[in-house]
Amino acid sequence: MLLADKTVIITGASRGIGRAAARECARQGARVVIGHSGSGQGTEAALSLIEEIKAFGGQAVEVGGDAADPDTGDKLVAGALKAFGSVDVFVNNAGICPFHSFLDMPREVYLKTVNTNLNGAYFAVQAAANQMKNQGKGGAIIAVSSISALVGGGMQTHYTPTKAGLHSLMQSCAIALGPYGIRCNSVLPGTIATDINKEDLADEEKLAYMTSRTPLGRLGEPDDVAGPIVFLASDMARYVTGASLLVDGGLFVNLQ
Ligand SMILES: NC(=O)C1=CN([C@@H]2O[C@H](COP(=O)(O)OP(=O)(O)OC[C@H]3O[C@@H](n4cnc5c(N)ncnc54)[C@H](O)[C@@H]3O)[C@@H](O)[C@H]2O)C=CC1
Ligand SMILES: C[C@H](O)[C@@H]1OC(=O)[C@H](O)[C@@H]1O
Repeated sequence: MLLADKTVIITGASRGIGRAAARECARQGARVVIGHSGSGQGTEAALSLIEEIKAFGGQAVEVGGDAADPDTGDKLVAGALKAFGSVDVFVNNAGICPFHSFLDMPREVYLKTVNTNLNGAYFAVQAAANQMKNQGKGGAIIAVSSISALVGGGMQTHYTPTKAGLHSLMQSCAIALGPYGIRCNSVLPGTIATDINKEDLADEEKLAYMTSRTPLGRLGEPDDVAGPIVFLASDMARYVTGASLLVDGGLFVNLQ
């Protein structure tokens, strides 16, 4: 098992990519802290995931908290320490992408997106890193960034800078935290069918277009991203830091 004896915190783990990653980390032997929004729906989904994980003999607990709140990272670390006594891996996954045009972007949509996807993440990464430093045995931090860190989207002008920001945060943190043996990497998913783009991809033309642009011939599923996250979290990636791994079925390189 790739993550035996490791405690992994994953934000936004109640559904989508985060849920698949949490399940796979638990299958690989990790003790998992399921971060979720703290809403009724988030709590319910997190509890059902704990049941799923327990059913195959894994260990998991849940901690609710708004990803945009700079204190949520401390809450997640405290939850991990209370339940499992350590933090070895932190996966920053929670995010939103309310599609909207640029010229009339409401300030509150822009600010909510940046606070949820990037500002809260900064302080959560900082909280996890301080705990790993105090433990003195290194660790791994993974940001779920996006192909959108590298390319634009006309309806994503508020979103793509947050993904570029996370990608850049991991690069800088790789330098800042390397001396403590803490590795920092990002995964860059392409288009993965989840709730975040359900409405956008309900447009059949858009769905067909995105599928046709993907050399592997299909959109991604949350489980497609879970494996790369486990790899970066594991000691198999012990000399990998400051890297970013595209998980996009070849979408990025498909110019023509
Ligand atoms: N689905 C896709 O095509 C892609 C997704 N991503 C990124 O993957 C990450 C996960 O998204 P998906 O699983 O696709 O979507 P999703 O909508 O299924 O999951 C998002 C998760 O973030 C949580 N979340 C949202 N706002 C929150 C808040 N304020 N506080 C706490 N939790 C909050 C949600 O509860 C949910 O668990 C996001 O960061 C997204 O930007 C990146 C590239 C492509
Ligand atoms: C939500 C989008 O469908 C998805 O999110 C990303 O980060 C990719 O750019 C996709 O467009």
